[in-house]
Amino acid sequence: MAHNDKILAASQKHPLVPLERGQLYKYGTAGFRMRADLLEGVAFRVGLLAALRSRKLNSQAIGVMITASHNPAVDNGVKIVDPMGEMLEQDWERLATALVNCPTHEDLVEVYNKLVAELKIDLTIPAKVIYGRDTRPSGHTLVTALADALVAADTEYVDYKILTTPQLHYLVRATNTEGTPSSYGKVSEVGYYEKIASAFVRAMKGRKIDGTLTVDCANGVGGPKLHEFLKYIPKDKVAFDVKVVNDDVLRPEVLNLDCGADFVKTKQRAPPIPKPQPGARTCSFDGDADRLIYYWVDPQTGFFMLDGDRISSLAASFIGDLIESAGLKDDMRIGVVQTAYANGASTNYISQHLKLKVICTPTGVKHLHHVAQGFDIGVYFEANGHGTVLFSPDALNAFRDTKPQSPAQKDALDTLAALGDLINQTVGDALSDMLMVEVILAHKNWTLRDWAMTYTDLPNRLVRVEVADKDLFETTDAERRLSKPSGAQEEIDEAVKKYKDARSFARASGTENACRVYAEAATRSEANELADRVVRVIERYGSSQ
Ligand SMILES: CC(=O)N[C@H]1[C@@H](OP(=O)(O)O)O[C@H](CO)[C@@H](O)[C@@H]1O
Ligand SMILES: [Mg+2]
Repeated sequence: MAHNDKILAASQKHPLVPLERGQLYKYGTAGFRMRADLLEGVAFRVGLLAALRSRKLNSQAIGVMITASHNPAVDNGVKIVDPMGEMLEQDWERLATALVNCPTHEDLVEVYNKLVAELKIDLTIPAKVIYGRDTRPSGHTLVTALADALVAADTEYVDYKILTTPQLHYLVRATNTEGTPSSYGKVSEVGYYEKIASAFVRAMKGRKIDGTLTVDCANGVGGPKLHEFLKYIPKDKVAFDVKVVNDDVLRPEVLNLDCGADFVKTKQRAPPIPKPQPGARTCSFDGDADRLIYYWVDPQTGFFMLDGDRISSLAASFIGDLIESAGLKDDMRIGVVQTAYANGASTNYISQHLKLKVICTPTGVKHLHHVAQGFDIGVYFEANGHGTVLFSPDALNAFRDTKPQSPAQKDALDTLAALGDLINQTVGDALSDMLMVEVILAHKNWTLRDWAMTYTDLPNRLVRVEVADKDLFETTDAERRLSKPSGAQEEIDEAVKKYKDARSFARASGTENACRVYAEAATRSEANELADRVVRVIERYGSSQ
C-alpha cells in the first residue's frame, strides 16, 4: 500500500474526538494533556509528527512519553522528546498543534504531505521513535494508537513500556549517542540504573548517610522504579536506608491522590498517609518522577518544606565550593536559573551570599533548560521541584583531565566528575535529584534542619484567578510585569509599594484557563493582603472587555 493510503487506513482506527465549542487541541508546556478518553486520535497524530521529526533530523531517534504527571488518574498526556533528550523544539509545537487538529482523516493526510513538502523531508530515509508510558491504564490504548501511526509511517520503533519521564529522556539521548565519544550510557533501563548507581557510589566516597529516608512516590511510576534502582546500590559500599511509601500502582485511582510532590508543594503539608513520623527525613516524587520536594514534620515547629528553590541553592552552594576546591574557579561560569515564582529570599541568598549569577526566565522548564545551557555549570529549578544541573562538555572534560596537586583537590575533582554522571543532563529527574541531595547532605554532614537554616523564605501566596479572558494579560521582563492590559501594572506597582520587602506579579497560566497571582512580603499577613489587592486588580481588568 502507498504511504498515504496506509496512513489514511490506520487513522480511521483512531479517530479524533472534536472538542466542545470548536476548541482546538494545543501542544502546551507539557505536550497534549487532558482527559485520557480524548487522546487516542491525538496519540496517533503525534506518532506521525514524531516520525517526520526523526526524518527531518537525519534519522535520529525521537522520543514520545505518555504521561499526565501529577494530574488525576483520569487524565493522560502525550509529549515529544528531541534527540538529546530535550523538550520538543518550540517551532514544532505549532506543527504538532496543526497536525493534531485536522478535522478529517483526509485533511490529516493532506497536512502531513504539506509538512513533508514545506520542511523538505525525505520520506525514503529511515525514521526511529522510542516511547514509554507511566502507570495509567489508559496508556495502553494510547501506545497502540502511537504504534499504529509508526507502522503506517514506515518508522522503526522501540516500546520501552513503563518508564519514568526522565528515564525516557535518558534513553533518547543514549540511543542517539550510542557508540560515539559522547555516549550517554547503555541504551536500556538497566543502563540507566547502573550509570546512576555507580555515580552515586563514587560521589559518596566513604561519606555516611544519616538515618532513614522516606520517599513518597505519589502511587505513580516512581515507586516500582525506585525499588528497582535500589537493587543496584552495592550495600558494602553505601548504606542507604530507604523506606518507599505510596508505591501502590495496582489501584490506579490512588495515583497522585493526597500525596506526591505537587500535593506537598501546593497544600504545604505532608501526605496524610502514611502518618508522618515526627522528624523523619522525607521527600516526595510526582506521578511521573520528574519533580522532587523534601520536608520534615518537626515535633516542635511542625511541617517544613524544602522545595525547588532550596534544592537549587543547595546544589549551587555545594558545586560552587567544589569548583573552588578543584582550582577551577576562574575557568567555570556558574549560573542559577529561576522563574519569577522563586522565593525572593532564595534569589538574594544565591546572588548575595553565594555570589553567583541568577537569571530569571518565563515559566516552563524548556526556558530554564535553554538558559542553563549557556553556562559551564547551569543550575535550574522551578519552585515546584522540577529541575537539574547541566554541565558543559568543557566542564566535564576539566573534571576528568585536571591534574590534582593535593588530595583535597583530587577529592573535589572526583566528586564533580561523579556528579556529572549522577545528575540527569536531559531533564529534571526526581530519582537522580534525590541522590544528589543525599550526597550533598552526607558531604556536609547536614540534617534537613541545617539545610533549612541557610536562609529564611519570605512569606508568600499563590492565587489562581478565574477571568473571562486570560489572553487579555500579556507580560514582559520574564513574566514579572504586565504589558497589557494598559494600566494594570501601574496598579500592581502601587499595591506593592505599600508593603515591606514586597514583590508581586500576575500572568496568564500556560496550562490552565486562569491567571495566577504571586505575592511575597516581610510578614505572612502583608503577603496575604498584597495578594488580595493584586487579585482584585486582575479580576477588574480581566472582566472589562
Ligand atoms: C506556578 C506554577 O507552578 N506553574 C506551573 C504550571 O505552569 P502555568 O503556566 O503557571 O500553569 O505548570 C507548568 C507545567 O507543569 C510548570 O512548569 C509551572 O511551574
Ligand atoms: Mg511530572
